[in-house]
Amino acid sequence: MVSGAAAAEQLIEVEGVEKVFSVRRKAGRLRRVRQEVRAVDGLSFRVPRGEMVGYIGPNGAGKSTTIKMLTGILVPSGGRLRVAGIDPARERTRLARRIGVVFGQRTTLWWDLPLRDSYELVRRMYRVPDRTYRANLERCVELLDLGPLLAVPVRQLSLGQRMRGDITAALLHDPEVLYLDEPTIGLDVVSKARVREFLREVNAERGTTVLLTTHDLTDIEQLCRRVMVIDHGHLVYDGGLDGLRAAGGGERTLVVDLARELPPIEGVPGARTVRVDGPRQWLAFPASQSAAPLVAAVAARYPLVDLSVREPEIETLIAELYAGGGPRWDIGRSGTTADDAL
Ligand SMILES: Nc1ncnc2c1ncn2[C@@H]1O[C@H](COP(=O)(O)OP(=O)(O)OP(=O)(O)O)[C@@H](O)[C@H]1O
Repeated sequence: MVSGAAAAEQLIEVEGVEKVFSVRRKAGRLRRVRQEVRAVDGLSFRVPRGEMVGYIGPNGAGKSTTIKMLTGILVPSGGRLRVAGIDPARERTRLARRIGVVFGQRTTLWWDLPLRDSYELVRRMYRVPDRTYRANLERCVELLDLGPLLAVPVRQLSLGQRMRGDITAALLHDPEVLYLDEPTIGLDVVSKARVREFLREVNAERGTTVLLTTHDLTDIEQLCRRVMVIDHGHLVYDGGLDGLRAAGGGERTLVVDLARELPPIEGVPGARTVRVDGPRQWLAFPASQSAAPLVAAVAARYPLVDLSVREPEIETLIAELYAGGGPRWDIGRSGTTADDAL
């Protein structure tokens, strides 16, 4: 991760971006009416060079539409977009040399060709200098254990192998920005771990800026210091995972081991006992509150042997958020930066 002065350079800039689709919907037996779908609605965020950001949201929230606008495939209906200083819709080809894209659900490789030949085509398409190509391919082959697969046609690869192949193809031309759309979808635990480890390495070694869309929150927890949550086309959260926990109003749990079995602990201000199992008891308290006074209150009146504090599950918070957890989630449409929230 790049820090200090370099971090100030904003590689992705999205300001008040909108995307409206015009669709024809059935209205009655024969009649069709035109309707507007606001897929992205006043979206604003910035991503500094070298950052790895999670971009999550429920189905239909506008994630893919955002990525398509950032690659230049779709033209925004309003607002301003810049990636590495380039307007994607105006200079799509020039931008293509600076970005890499991986879609978990489909491959960009040639189905009938061995991986090696696909890479050769990528090299020619992007006119990658020989030395860069060889160095990048070697590094990816080593880190992703692709050596034995280079001669295998893409159609014969497993999903995990194909994904490793796709990620390599996206990195051969040294992109500054990598968009990953569900890179671990359908992968087994070992393949997921390998892909995540690889992405961490790439981000650390090359300072590649990564925008990661996923439904697997473990990807986010293991890779991203910052997460942006989009719903109905605009950001409802932008910040660190810790901030998400606090903003979610979720509860933390104080788990205490007492010297012996006792009735549920009572009279601890701000906490309530939610479970008792033998000498162990669980007390829920607001995530925004410090655990220290609770511990002191329990220790003063009960024979305390051990304790731990559990953070709310990120899945629970996100589910709450997607279900329309209320206005406390809404940070407005300008978004905060990761540094504000961390
Ligand atoms: N080409 C299109 N024409 C009309 N409507 C579209 C088009 N593409 C997307 N939409 C609509 O825009 C909204 C946002 O879709 P988008 O694919 O960006 O969501 P998403 O967050 O990527 O969802 P998912 O997690 O399911 O992939 C949805 O209501 C979708 O139906």
